Amino acid sequence: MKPTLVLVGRPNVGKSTLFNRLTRSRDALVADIPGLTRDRHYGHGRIGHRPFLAVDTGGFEPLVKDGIVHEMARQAEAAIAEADALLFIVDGRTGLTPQDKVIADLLRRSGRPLHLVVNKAEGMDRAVVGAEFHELGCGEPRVISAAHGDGVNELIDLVLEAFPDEEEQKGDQLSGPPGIRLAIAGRPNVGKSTLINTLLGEDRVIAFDMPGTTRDAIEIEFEKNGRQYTLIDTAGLRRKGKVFETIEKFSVIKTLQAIEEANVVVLMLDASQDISDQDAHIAGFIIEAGRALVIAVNKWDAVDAYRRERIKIDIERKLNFLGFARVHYISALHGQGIGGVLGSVDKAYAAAMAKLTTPKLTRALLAVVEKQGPPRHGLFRPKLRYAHQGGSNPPIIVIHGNALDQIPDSYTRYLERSFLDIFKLQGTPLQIRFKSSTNPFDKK
Ligand SMILES: Nc1nc2c(ncn2[C@@H]2O[C@H](COP(=O)(O)OP(=O)(O)OP(=O)(O)O)[C@@H](O)[C@H]2O)c(=O)[nH]1
Ligand SMILES: Nc1nc2c(ncn2[C@@H]2O[C@H](COP(=O)(O)OP(=O)(O)OP(=O)(O)O)[C@@H](O)[C@H]2O)c(=O)[nH]1
Repeated sequence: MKPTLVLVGRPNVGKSTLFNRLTRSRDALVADIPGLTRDRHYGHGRIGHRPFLAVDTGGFEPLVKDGIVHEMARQAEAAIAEADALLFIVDGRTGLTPQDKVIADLLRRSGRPLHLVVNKAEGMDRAVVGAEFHELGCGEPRVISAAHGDGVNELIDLVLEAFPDEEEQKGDQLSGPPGIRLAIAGRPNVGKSTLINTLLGEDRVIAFDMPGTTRDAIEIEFEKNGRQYTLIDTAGLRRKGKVFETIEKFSVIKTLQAIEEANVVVLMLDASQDISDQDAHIAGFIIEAGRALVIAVNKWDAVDAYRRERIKIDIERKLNFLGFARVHYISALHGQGIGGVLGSVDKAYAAAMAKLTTPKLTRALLAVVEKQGPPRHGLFRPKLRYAHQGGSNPPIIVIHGNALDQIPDSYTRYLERSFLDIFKLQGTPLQIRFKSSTNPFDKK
């Protein structure tokens, strides 16, 4: 599982600056997807080979007892409880403040792994800046400049040392239960629990693993139509007699983690409500994670023809970047449309895991370029020579050639669409990566 790093600190210490720096590499991958709105508080990061999730808790003022600031503090506390590691940010220029001490107490009591980060220290002596913060009792102060990047990679390397790296994690997944790993994501009250109970009803459950620690995701294996699935929980399911119920409130972090762990995500929307920012943000996480996707518009039984038309238009308008996913209109309550959703889950999984050979990919590439070549850039026209598969879930297509760094995003999107179309991959996004060979004539 990707570790979740939660940034905490009083206002203005540089949390957003650090968050932006940590998540920028991933932003580049998805920045140009039209219509995608980002949640500025949750993001993907990667340092070297080590991926993680980053959470910015916003200005944390634990002493305020009501109003919006209090609500933010409450959300920050939820994030703290779910963190794999806490980065407690303080301001090296302002120095130690009474509020830092209050926050330090709270963080120490959480029992989560804690790292003290002294920010804004560019051009300053690390030992001198860090010295006064020892008093907080949060371990060795790590001195950085979020704005300039000084010490940031070292800090994250150190924080991530405690977690297994990607290769070990892959090994873990292979030894896990067989079948499609499925997550059901959606904002509160869309009907996730109802769908889960409909899916898991009638004793189809093979195994229900209670987690060993609070950090482990709950996984439920079940079987339907002779196929095996593993449901990855997003909100703390508990079995009560024959039905499952959620024991926790909606948790963005749990949702993110479940999306990461899944092969295919079912995004649930509520037909009786307009598409909200929260829907769009969850959709954004799914895209960022590169997961295969099926959309289930729930409560179809409860809405009239006018609403039905309206929600279709709303999806088209606000979630148009999910155009690759099949949409099903269902009633989780009455068990209608569920078979169709699972059928699309199977297809999306097959598409996400498709094996594409180099000759087939290269033939497809050349045909696509023949139909429409990349635009000329200055003296150069990028030359696309051959393609091979660089990964799956999502399929990654690596294209080799010359001057490929000059290819505009619009052309990359054209290539993506064309490959999805040619190989009939429905339900998965696809990533294109370019590898330019160095020109042997350059050195002469
Ligand atoms: N000199 C210096 N300034 C920084 C650094 N990091 C952030 N800042 C500045 O500090 C101010 C606050 O930064 P933010 O990232 O917005 O701080 P924050 O903790 O997210 O603030 P809230 O959103 O209010 O909680 C901005 O003016 C930043 O430019 C740094 O490494 N060095
Ligand atoms: N009419 C109708 N109501 C539904 C349907 N599915 C769920 N509901 C109702 O919607 C409400 C919320 O359903 P839940 O399954 O608890 O929603 P949830 O997404 O799990 O919500 P959280 O537990 O808050 O995350 C309940 O009152 C359900 O009875 C449906 O298909 N049709």
